[in-house]
Amino acid sequence: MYLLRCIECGENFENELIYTCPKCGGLLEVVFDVSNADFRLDGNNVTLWKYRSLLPVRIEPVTLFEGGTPLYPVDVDVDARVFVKHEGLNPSGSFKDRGMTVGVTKALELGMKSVACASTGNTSASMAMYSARAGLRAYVLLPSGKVALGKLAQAMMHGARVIAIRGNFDVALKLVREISERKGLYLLNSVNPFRLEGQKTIAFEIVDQLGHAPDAVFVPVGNAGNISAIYKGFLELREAGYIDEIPKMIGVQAEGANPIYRAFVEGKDSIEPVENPETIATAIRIGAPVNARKALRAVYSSKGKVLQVSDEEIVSAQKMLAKQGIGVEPASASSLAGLLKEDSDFDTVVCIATGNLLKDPEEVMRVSGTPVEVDANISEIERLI
Ligand SMILES: N[C@@H](CCOP(=O)(O)O)C(=O)O
Repeated sequence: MYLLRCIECGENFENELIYTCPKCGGLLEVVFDVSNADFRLDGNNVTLWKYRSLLPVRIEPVTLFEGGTPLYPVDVDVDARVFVKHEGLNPSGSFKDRGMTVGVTKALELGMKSVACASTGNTSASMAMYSARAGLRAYVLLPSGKVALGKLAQAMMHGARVIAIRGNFDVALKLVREISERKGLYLLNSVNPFRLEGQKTIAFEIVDQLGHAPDAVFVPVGNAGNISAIYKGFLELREAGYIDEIPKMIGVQAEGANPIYRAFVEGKDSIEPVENPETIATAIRIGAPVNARKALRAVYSSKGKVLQVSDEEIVSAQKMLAKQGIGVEPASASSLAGLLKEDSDFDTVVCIATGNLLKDPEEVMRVSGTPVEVDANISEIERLI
């Protein structure tokens, strides 16, 4: 019911072990016959595997009950109904779990014994968790000293072999692609078309929960797989007759890691990498996003845009969400930070929050300060209340 197609030359493939086109090197994507969709977007039982008829697996899935994340209404200073889709409430605390439930299941289906990824943190945490569940060996390459503590702790505890390289994420991704090829490891970064299929369910859930498509979806953009996947989800919903209009896809990058923003401003369809990306939002600290061309297509075709936000704007949006009970890591807050900068006339907007506050406790302590310490007696405490 599905095949792989090169996004550059359009060639079709049935070999599920490849993730780039043997002819032109382009990335592949899964193409479905959407007439097989057999779910109802009625707001009931919203979980990722509700949409199995449009997910490319043939065996029982490796699941930790991912998806079904809350869509919170939030009160911010814009003339629109604003919702936050809190992907930080997935099992490992980020949207990557949607991809890993599908990607790790596919690894088993293909008879693979080991999986691998490069990571700024969340991908490795999620892959470690799902591969532990599946009984697969997991190898992680990450930039030494640059990964938030919560994420590193998860990858270690779930038993991945974690290799910290002296280099940034972009270098780690290049290396892991090569080593996976050499050693027959199943690569689970967002170059893997099956993993991205899991992530498209964010679009399905938004429509399921809202009862209609929003006017715009704001998405933090690092390696750029998520914005491309969500856009594909909306395309499939339109093709299957569930929605009429595709929301505008609005990508948000950090100022210090903004190659896609720069390409957008210049009207280009590919990027010039940023050599030394830097931002407080470690999850999107990426200079050469591997899905950049796909992301730009999603933005242009949906008449959306790409914005950039400063670290100060990210922290301010993170605090704004925290005050409404929504705890997110810095990269996640970039979507709201982007919306707050945007002069738009949308009715309904969804901001994607990609990861949980607990992922990066060090950043949280830096921006929120430390507790007041006093002697253990009532009068001291009374003075403070
Ligand atoms: N922010 C990511 C970077 C890797 O992106 P991927 O989507 O290609 O796995 C991470 O969490 O590691």
